Amino acid sequence: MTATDTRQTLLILGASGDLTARLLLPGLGRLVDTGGAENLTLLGAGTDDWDDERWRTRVRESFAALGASGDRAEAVAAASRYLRADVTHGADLRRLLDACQGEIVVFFALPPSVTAKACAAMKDVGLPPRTRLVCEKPFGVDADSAHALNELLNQLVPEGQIHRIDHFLGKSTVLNILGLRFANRIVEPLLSNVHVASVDIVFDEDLGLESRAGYYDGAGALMDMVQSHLLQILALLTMDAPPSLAAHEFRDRKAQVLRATRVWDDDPVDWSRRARYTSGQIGDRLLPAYADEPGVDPARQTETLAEMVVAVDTWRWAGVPFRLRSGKAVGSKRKEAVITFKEPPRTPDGLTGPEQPDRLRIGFTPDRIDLDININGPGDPFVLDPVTLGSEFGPGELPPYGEVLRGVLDDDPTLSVRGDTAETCWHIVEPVLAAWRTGAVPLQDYPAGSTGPKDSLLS
Ligand SMILES: NC(=O)C1=CN([C@@H]2O[C@H](COP(=O)(O)OP(=O)(O)OC[C@H]3O[C@@H](n4cnc5c(N)ncnc54)[C@H](OP(=O)(O)O)[C@@H]3O)[C@@H](O)[C@H]2O)C=CC1
Ligand SMILES: O=C1O[C@H](COP(=O)(O)O)[C@@H](O)[C@H](O)[C@H]1O
Repeated sequence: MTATDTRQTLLILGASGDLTARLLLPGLGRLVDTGGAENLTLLGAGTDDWDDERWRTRVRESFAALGASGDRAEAVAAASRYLRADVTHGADLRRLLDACQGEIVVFFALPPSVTAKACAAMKDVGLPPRTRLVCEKPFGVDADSAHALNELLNQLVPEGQIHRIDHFLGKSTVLNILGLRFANRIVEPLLSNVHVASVDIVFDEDLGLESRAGYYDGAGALMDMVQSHLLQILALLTMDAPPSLAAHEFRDRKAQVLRATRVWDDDPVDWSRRARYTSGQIGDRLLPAYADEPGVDPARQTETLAEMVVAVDTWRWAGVPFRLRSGKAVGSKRKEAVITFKEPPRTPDGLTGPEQPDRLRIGFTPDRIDLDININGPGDPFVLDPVTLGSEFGPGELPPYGEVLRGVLDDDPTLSVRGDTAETCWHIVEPVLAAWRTGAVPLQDYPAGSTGPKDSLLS
């Protein structure tokens, strides 16, 4: 069954929030515009004292942000409604569910602690059959809370009806890793410890806190980016080829490699770094120090940049370090996975040339692929030169949230994170979080707009 066959209501809890306005509604708008969400009723709910018109204005503006202003998008916006509710109260939830038509998709666009309370309240309310629950990342705040949330959700609906969102799995370039690896004979045979020296997965942003202290100051870069998005990219880069992209095959393959992933040498002190930006300039933007941002408690020592090195302890990948890093307010916006190859076993005497290794670079923004390779260059044919073979990936038909919402509305969990995997990802990062809590890894500084801290594991 697809989203076009039956009436569904998408009920967004947290309708006035940042995620809803900036990512969720624009993604939904594009999906609706392309005909991927027929028969959809949209309801927004939150504690703010909004009326239908204010909400519809929000919906229209967010739809328009990605160009969705056609008839289909307008029809959804015009018919959408806003209901004021405290979603941690059973009676309010009952009222919201009663206002839905057809199958219900509940999207928790809420802070993680409120999501857990709303789920607890739903237990007493009960949910109509086939209701789908959509949870944002971070899923819980550690392995124990993720486990508890999984148990709670499983009391509400079967696992197949739970969608744990990781919008990086909706990025077309991230999904392009599958075609790059499994749809040709060129790349995949090289991807193992026989040929690969190291892999870097880097997502450095030039954005600072962007008024998100309420959430971010309790999370930090490791929880916000590494525990979820970067580990999903790592899974796509390292998993064995699934026989099909059916949800169970794809998610089994990812789960297998993530279960084998652990901090390098089991030593989180040596193999992790944390840092926080001080004031600085990026382009024409002056950024205050993170610690001076409104809503930030400097004593929390929240990191805005995190690095960790992990091993994927499988036959294929044993011995290859995977260096993960994500930072905010970094001057050199770098968003890519870089596979660095070992030197050739022997270069014939008589050929001389550059020392730099061969590299395959998968860029997440801009979306492109580049292969840096040493070959005979122009001029003296016995002198090797590095060349780059590159290609841009076209933009995906849908933005990441449109892609993951398509899966949710089509009742296809392929791009959703499975419950056990959400817990596994916490187990991978928890030794680092524990080491940081003891103070064994110092919190470094880096000026906003710089390339990050001096003592980086990637330099
Ligand atoms: N923003 C982003 O870029 C991204 C966010 N996420 C995730 O999305 C989730 C939401 O984040 P974000 O939108 O940034 O957070 P915000 O704080 O901007 O929004 C949270 C929303 O929840 C509402 N809310 C809080 N408590 C209740 C309640 N008891 N009943 C009803 N509504 C309530 C708030 O309304 P009010 O303020 O009126 O209480 C607000 O509308 C988080 O899990 C975050 O990690 C994931 C990816 C990106
Ligand atoms: O989930 C998150 O992702 C964004 C980066 O994603 P992008 O698709 O906007 O590039 C990050 O800025 C944010 O902190 C994090 O919560």
